[in-house]
Parts: sequence; structure tokens; C-alpha cells
Amino acid sequence: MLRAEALTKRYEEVEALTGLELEVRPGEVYCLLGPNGAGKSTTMNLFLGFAAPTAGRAWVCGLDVQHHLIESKRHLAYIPEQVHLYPHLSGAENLEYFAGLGGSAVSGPEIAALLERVGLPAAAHHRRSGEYSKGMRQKVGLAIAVAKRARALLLDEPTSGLDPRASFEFSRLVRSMCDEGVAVLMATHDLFRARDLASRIGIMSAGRLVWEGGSGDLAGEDLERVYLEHVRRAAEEAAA
Ligand SMILES: Nc1ncnc2c1ncn2[C@@H]1O[C@H](COP(=O)(O)OP(=O)(O)OP(=O)(O)O)[C@@H](O)[C@H]1O
Repeated sequence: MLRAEALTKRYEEVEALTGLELEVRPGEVYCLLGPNGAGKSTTMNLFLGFAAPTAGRAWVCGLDVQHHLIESKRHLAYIPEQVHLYPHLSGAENLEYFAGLGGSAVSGPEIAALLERVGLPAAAHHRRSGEYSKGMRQKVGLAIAVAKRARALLLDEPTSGLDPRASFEFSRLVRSMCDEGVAVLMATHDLFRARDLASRIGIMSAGRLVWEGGSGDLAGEDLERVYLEHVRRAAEEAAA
């Protein structure tokens, strides 16, 4: 569903991403971990076509993003760290507007059902979204992704700043989308959530994928220890 093939991005003197190889299959959650500046958001931006690769390719549903920009976007939903909604519109109105914009018109009962599915309290459906918490805005973001019937979901630090219950709820919703075959790529600093949610985890450092493993590879292992060790080792190799 999502594939990076020797994906490389250089911004003038900075190589933000070097030869990334990665694959996310339907129903999988792939969590990308790594320190600030490791290249996680760059990876997302290349899948989204927000930036063009310097070398290599990003594939979405078998489409080379660079050559099928509009078509590949139709299969993707993206939820940034801060979901931006029109603050003067309600959650229901934002959902109707953004779903329509993405080519998936939704109407009254469908809107209510979608917002209910993502756990937005009924009393909030018609309240101005400017009054929503971060978690509530994210729920509307997920409802937009569900309405769009996106086959792949890109999440950039989705749980940062959410309280533990909202973070748990968020995981539950992402998992329910995976159960329907959606492929999820999630950049995060939240090791706890990654461990809880991921089918595969990739650790990045200075633009490179320095470790990759499935949940089975971590059996009895401490993800924090694996993370710190590989990031330290990558930094030492880079300095040598
Ligand atoms: N538009 C840009 N122009 C120049 N350099 C950039 C640009 N975007 C990213 N970079 C650089 O590319 C590198 C990777 O950045 P990126 O945002 O992908 O990291 P990240 O892993 O998402 O970090 P964080 O955890 O802080 O969000 C950094 O050195 C960053 O400064």
C-alpha cells in the first residue's frame, strides 16, 4: 500500500533522508521513531507529494507519487499533529466540507454516524470546532479519513499532547481502521503507543533507517533500550 524505494531527499546542504526502504501493507501500522530531525516528517511529505525526492521513489497503492500526484492523494488521508478545522464551523460542518472536498460527499445521518464512530460526543457535533480540544479535532480528522475511504493513513505525531485516555481512544480508532484493511504510517515520539499499536517499528537517525522490526522481534525486549542503543550507535558511526 505504501512503499519507499531508495527514497532520498536533500535540502541544499542537509541530506534529510538517505536511501529509505520501507513497506506498509494493508492492515499494518508502521511506526517511525527517531530523534528530532531524523527524517520522519520528510518521509511523510514525500508520500504526500509535498516535496519531490532527490532520488528514489515513493509508491502509494502502486502509484509513483511523483508521476501520479493527484491520483495517489485520493488514496491517502493525512492527520498532522495539529488538525486544522474551520473554527467557526461545527465538527459536522467541517466533516461535510472536507469530505466533499475529497470527493466523498456525506449527508446528515452519515455525518452523525461517522462522528459517533470516532467517539465525538453527540453534544459537540454541532458546536463550533474553535471550542474543541486537540483530541476532539483529531477525531474529526479521523472521521474525514474514514469518509474518504482512504486506503492509507499518514499520522504525524498524532498522540503528542493527548491525555492517556484520548491517546488510548485514538489507538482504538486507528486499529479499527486497520481491521478494515487501511495501511497506517505513523511518525511518533510516543514509544508506549508505538509498542501498543505497531505491527512494525522503524527507528530512524540522521535520515537513515537504523533498525526495523516487527512486534514479535520485541518480545521481552524494552523498546526504549532498543531505541536508545540504535540511535546512540548511529550517532557514533556518523561521528567516526
Ligand atoms: N523544507 C526544509 N528545508 C530545509 N531543511 C529541511 C526542510 N525540512 C526538513 N529539513 C531538514 O531535514 C532534516 C529532517 O527533518 P524532519 O522534519 O524530517 O525530521 P523529523 O524526524 O520529522 O523531526 P521532528 O521529530 O523534530 O519532527 C532536518 O535536518 C531538517 O532541518
